[in-house]
Parts: sequence; structure tokens; C-alpha cells
Amino acid sequence: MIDSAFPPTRSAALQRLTEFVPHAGRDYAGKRNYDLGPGRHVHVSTLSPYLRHRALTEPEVLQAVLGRFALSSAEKFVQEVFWRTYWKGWLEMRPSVWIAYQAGLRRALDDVQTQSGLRHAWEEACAGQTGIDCFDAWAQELAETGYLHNHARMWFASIWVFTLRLPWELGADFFLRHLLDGDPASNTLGWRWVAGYQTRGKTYLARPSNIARYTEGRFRPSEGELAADAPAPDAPAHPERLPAPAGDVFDASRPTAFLLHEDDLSPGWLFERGLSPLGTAVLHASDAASPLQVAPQVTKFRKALAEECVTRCADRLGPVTRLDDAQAIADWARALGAEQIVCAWAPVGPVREVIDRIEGIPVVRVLRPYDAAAWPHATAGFFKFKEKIPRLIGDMKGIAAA
Ligand SMILES: Cc1cc2nc3c(=O)[nH]c(=O)nc-3n(C[C@H](O)[C@H](O)[C@H](O)COP(=O)(O)OP(=O)(O)OC[C@H]3O[C@@H](n4cnc5c(N)ncnc54)[C@H](O)[C@@H]3O)c2cc1C
Repeated sequence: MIDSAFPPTRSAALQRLTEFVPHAGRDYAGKRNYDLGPGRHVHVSTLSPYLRHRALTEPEVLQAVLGRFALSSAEKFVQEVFWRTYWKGWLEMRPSVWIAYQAGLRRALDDVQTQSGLRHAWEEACAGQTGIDCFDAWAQELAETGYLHNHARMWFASIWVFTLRLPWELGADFFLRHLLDGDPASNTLGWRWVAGYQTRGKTYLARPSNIARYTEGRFRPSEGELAADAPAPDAPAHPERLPAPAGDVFDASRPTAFLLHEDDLSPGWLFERGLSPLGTAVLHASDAASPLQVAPQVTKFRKALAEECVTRCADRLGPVTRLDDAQAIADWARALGAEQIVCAWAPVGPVREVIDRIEGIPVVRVLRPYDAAAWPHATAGFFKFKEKIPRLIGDMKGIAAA
């Protein structure tokens, strides 16, 4: 792991944003698909590990970019940021897709135990020892740095599914265990999209010519080394869409315990609404992202980012404790004399799963205005969603970003 690649601080995120902003227009639109390799991801922002945990928020990124460029000039970049928002909203309204992924993963892991051929192929893929140069290099880059370029993620997932013929859930799990930005929505739905479960009849095929072109010749897979086609699976229909979450309204005058978690590490907006807690518990749930061990650098990054948030906000949090169990959180809040636990809305994923189990004290989950405005539009495909972007950006003005 290259420790210095992603310093776990908000100031590092802000510095990266400042450096990237001048490149968010034509540079990004023209060059964003080039994957130049570890340490050379200069055509993309590499902000995702910070955005994922909201050490930096989408409105902050959008406001910085649109402070420099007209929407028409930075359209590509803005759309990418909204891809994240779209996937989040899509999964919030169809949480059973995450449950189905977890069940599929457990089945695939059972098969790994009982089928030695599958186990061998899976182990080789995870270790970057398949003999396919590009794939092996990306597996190693991911393990070493915790990051992969978007195009590499697409190629990697495609080779995993269509060349190596491994279950997509095992690949999604490999990513979730190693990506610093590992995200239940973007990751699960990104893999489903490549494998043909997200958009009916549509899969993504990694082509040797495309890889050679966009890696500037670093890799030149031979014809025949990669699958020549990517047949669409017989995908089940999407589950019925639930209403988008509205979030709770909290009464700041009631004695409150604050739950700070890794899905939202910028609590400034809650302080602005009057949050003044008796005490704060920091919840870490990353280890539950997989039945297997999450890479230590991912856990380390998330914990450090959360601790940095605690330091940054020390004068607003009251006494701080670290808890990762629902019962322990409820006991702690009651012992504190709190009548409610307040937290930022935790989207579908491991943090939500812990919060859902808290009993005996009301949990008030507050939804950011950005999510409340955008998520309900994730009703169908991204094409329809992106038509709303200009209006969403118009409405964003005046939103307290962090
Ligand atoms: C199979 C697969 C798995 C993925 N898993 C994850 C994941 O676990 N976590 C994650 O954050 N992203 C995931 N992505 C999306 C995307 O690859 C990353 O967000 C992006 O590469 C992050 O790098 P960046 O910050 O340099 O992106 P930039 O190109 O600089 O984009 C800016 C921001 O826009 C958002 N964004 C960009 N592209 C996408 C996209 N395709 N989908 C969703 N958001 C996007 C990210 O927040 C990103 O930080 C996955 C994509 C695929 C194909």
C-alpha cells in the first residue's frame, strides 16, 4: 500500500480538488478515459475515496468546478459526479438488490469451498496471477494502492466475468474489500452493469484495441486472449421501486447523542441545524462490507478519516467514544441521558445495517438536501436522470455544502 497516495484528511481532499478544478473542463472530457497507470492518474480527479465517505461532499465539488466553468464546459465531469448520486438513489429505492447481491456472494463463496477449479481460478484472479498481463497489473494496483481508474474497473470486471467466467459477485466483493472508495451502490451496480444485470440485454466487453489505445500501449492483449463476446445473461426484472427516503426531522432541543459514521464525515450541516450533542459515538462498519477480511489499508484509511473528522470537530462533539455494535450504541446513548440518537442518513450498506438494529431509543436519520432533491429522480436509467442535472444544480445554490 502506498500510504501517501490518499492522505486520510479533509485538507488533502480540498487540496486535490483545488489542483483538479482547472482540469475539470475540456481536459477531463478529452482525456478522462486514459488509464496511464499507478501514480499517473492525472486526467481524473482521484477524489472518490473522499467523496465516498463525504470527507468532501458532492455539492462542494460541483460548486468548485462550476465556479470556474460553465455547466456546458464541465458537463462530462459534472455528469460523472451525478453518476455516483444516481447509483445511490437507485439502490435506496431498490434495497433488495443489495440483499440479493449478498446472498449471491454467499452462494458463490460456498461454491468456492466445494469446487476446487473455481477456487483456483478465483485465487489466481485475486492474486493477479492469471497470466493476462493487464488484468494481473490491475489486481496488483488495486491491492497496493486501493484505487483503480474507472476504465480499468470496467475492463477488469468484464475480463473477470466474460474471459475468466467467474461469478460477478466474487469480483464485486474483491473490489469492495480493496477499494478505498468501495461503495455498496457504485460498486454493486457498476458490476451488475458490466455483467448485464443492470441494463437489460446490455453488457460491457473489454476489447484488446480499446485497452491498447486507452493505456497508451502499456498493455496490448492479443486477440484470443480475451473473450470475443459478452453474452447478456437472462437477468431477472428489477424489483419494484420503493419511495425515495425522506429522512427525519430532528428536534435540536431534546437531549441528543450523535452517531458519526463513515458514510458522512462532514457533520457541519447538522451543527448548522442546531445539533449540540451530549456526546458522540463513532461507528465503524467497514469490516462488515464482506464476509471475508476487508484489506487492512481500507479499514485503516476509513478509521483515520473518521478520527480526523473527530479532531476537526472536537469542540462540537462532546465526549467521543468508538462503538460498532447496535446494542452498545443504544446503551451508551441512554447512559448519556440522551432521548434520541441523531445521525446523517446512512444509505444501503453496512452502516445502515448496524443502525437498523438499534432499539430502545429513537434514531433520527437526517437526509442531506442534495440527496433528498436528487435521489427521487433515479427512477429509470441515467439518461432520464441526467436531464434533471441543470435543475438540481440550480436548486443547489445556497445549500450548506459540508
Ligand atoms: C465495476 C465498477 C466498480 C466500481 N466501484 C466503485 C466503488 O466501489 N466506489 C466508487 O466510488 N465508484 C466505483 N465505480 C465508479 C468509478 O469507477 C469511480 O467512482 C471512479 O473511478 C473514481 O475515480 P475518480 O475519483 O478519479 O473519478 P472521476 O473521473 O474524477 O470522477 C469524479 C467523481 O465522480 C464519481 N464517479 C465517476 N465515475 C463514476 C461512475 N462510473 N459511477 C459512479 N460514480 C462515478 C466519483 O465519485 C468520482 O470521484 C465503479 C465502476 C465500475 C465500472
